[in-house]
Amino acid sequence: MNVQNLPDVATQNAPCLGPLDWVGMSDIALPLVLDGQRVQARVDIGVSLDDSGARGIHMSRLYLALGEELGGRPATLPVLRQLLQRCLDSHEGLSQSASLELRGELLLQRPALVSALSGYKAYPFEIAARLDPWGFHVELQAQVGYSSTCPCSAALSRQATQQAFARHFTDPLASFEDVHEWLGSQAGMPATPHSQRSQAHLRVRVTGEELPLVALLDEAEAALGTALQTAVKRADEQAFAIANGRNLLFCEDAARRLGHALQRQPWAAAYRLRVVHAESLHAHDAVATATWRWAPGSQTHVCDAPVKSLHG
Ligand SMILES: Nc1nc2c(ncn2[C@@H]2O[C@H](COP(=O)(O)OP(=O)(O)OP(=O)(O)O)[C@@H](O)[C@H]2O)c(=O)[nH]1
Repeated sequence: MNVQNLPDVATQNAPCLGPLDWVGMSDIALPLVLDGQRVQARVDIGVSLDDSGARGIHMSRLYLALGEELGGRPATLPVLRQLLQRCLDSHEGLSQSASLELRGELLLQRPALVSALSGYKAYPFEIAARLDPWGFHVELQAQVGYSSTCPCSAALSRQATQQAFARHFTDPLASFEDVHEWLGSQAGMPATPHSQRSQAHLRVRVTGEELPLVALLDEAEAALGTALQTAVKRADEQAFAIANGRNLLFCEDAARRLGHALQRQPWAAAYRLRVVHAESLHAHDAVATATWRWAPGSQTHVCDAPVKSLHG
């Protein structure tokens, strides 16, 4: 049958009028390339339906644009912008804004702390991009897992060691060998500080050409100092214990470290972060959140607009 003979409901008048904020497709499977790696992503893509009387958008145009512009290709900011521009061009007169969300997991090979081993870690990420009359906006989200050792518990544990030492060594002239041996025994560490597997949830509005997902993950792990490990031998485990001892972290410390690290990045225009320490002392979590240049209630993400003038 000739395509001209097919009824096209989308071009008909809507039986019930009104503009719609977003119309599109959700959970489209799409391979793409991020930081040189192939990633299986899921995508939501859509446009606003600003023409109150139009029955529907043209979903096939968005679907085809997505595959042709982004499928199997490096996801850079210019590519995302071009894709969204194509969505708007194909909905001229109907839509003023186009947006997409990409979700997936990036697998990164991470070396052990000491040994020559390595393994893979999965980092969940989300990319949100939007093109509207106010500009082009891109937001990157990622999660980083790390270990947090409680500084309060560490101080109390050190005090317990001092008290045990004072009880054990009543002779002020105790020998180096005796003290050394005692420190290496279980009695020499009567208390251990509690630590917990923790999560940093990072949302960053990004500028520039590239999507700095690996840079974001690397900066966050470096700032925290106690990223979750992959392959671990005893030498690596001891190095991890030392790293935890050197990086005692309340949730407040973790949030501030991450904030300071992100503010130094040329690609970070604004951020919102949340750290969650799944306490082993309590049955509840310790949580800290922080924002920087993040307009309250804003859902969009500044990319090429002047950040300072919009967000102060
Ligand atoms: N707008 C809209 N389309 C839907 C929906 N659910 C499924 N579709 C289908 O999406 C398909 C593609 O729509 P269009 O892009 O308008 O397809 P088309 O008319 O062949 O393409 P164009 O000629 O480019 O407009 C149609 O077969 C619709 O039935 C929906 O809820 N809304």
